[in-house]
Amino acid sequence: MFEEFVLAASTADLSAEPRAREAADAVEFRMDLADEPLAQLEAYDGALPLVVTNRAEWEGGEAGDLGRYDALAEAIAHDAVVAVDVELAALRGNAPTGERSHATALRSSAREEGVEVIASVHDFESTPEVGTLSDLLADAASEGDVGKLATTANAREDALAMLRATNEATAAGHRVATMCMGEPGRHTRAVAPVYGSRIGYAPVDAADATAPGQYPLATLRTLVDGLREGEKESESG
Ligand SMILES: O=C1C[C@@](O)(C(=O)O)C[C@@H](O)[C@@H]1O
Repeated sequence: MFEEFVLAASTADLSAEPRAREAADAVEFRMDLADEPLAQLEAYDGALPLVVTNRAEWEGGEAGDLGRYDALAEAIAHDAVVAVDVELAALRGNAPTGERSHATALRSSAREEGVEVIASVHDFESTPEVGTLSDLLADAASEGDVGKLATTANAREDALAMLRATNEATAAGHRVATMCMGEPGRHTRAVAPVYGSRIGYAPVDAADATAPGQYPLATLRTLVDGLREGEKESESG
């Protein structure tokens, strides 16, 4: 799935999927923000494949307890689900509540189901220096099929650090997805794919952003495709 850039439309409401079809390659279903997420999955008959996320409270989401793993285990059995997001801290046993055995068991089940694992890291305060970003990306990419890193940019330099780390990780052969949250890093959402980022996120409905600084879905599609078109032209000529 992530050989090429994937634009994921984030939503807590799967009935919004038809509105995402034109611009998105996939839907990120934010189970932690959803009403009756398993019933929604049961009823889903949309065209776009699903990435399921059940973000823990300790990582900025709303899923409060270990039951989130049971819900994810049920979710990945659905045919439409092609990838599951699991926090790197959980896979590494660094989560405040432990969780390592739950997270690694979920990863094994995902692999048995042919569902890819996105190992994710979020920093809602700041962006560490580039060496730390590179280490986080290498760790995340080694724990998942894709290593995802979203940090908060407080200055343009933070965005540069993220782009540099993305470039280095990609050159080192890691499959990564990167973006900065917050206004000073907003453009990384459009530019990081040029440096190898495999996933972008944008809300189906602009009013329901799932992170600070997200572009509207159609805007991100246009920006990413526009930049990458230029890339292909320069490669061929
Ligand atoms: O991890 C991510 C990335 C994200 O935080 C963003 O910055 O776009 C949005 C989340 O929905 C998703 O799970």
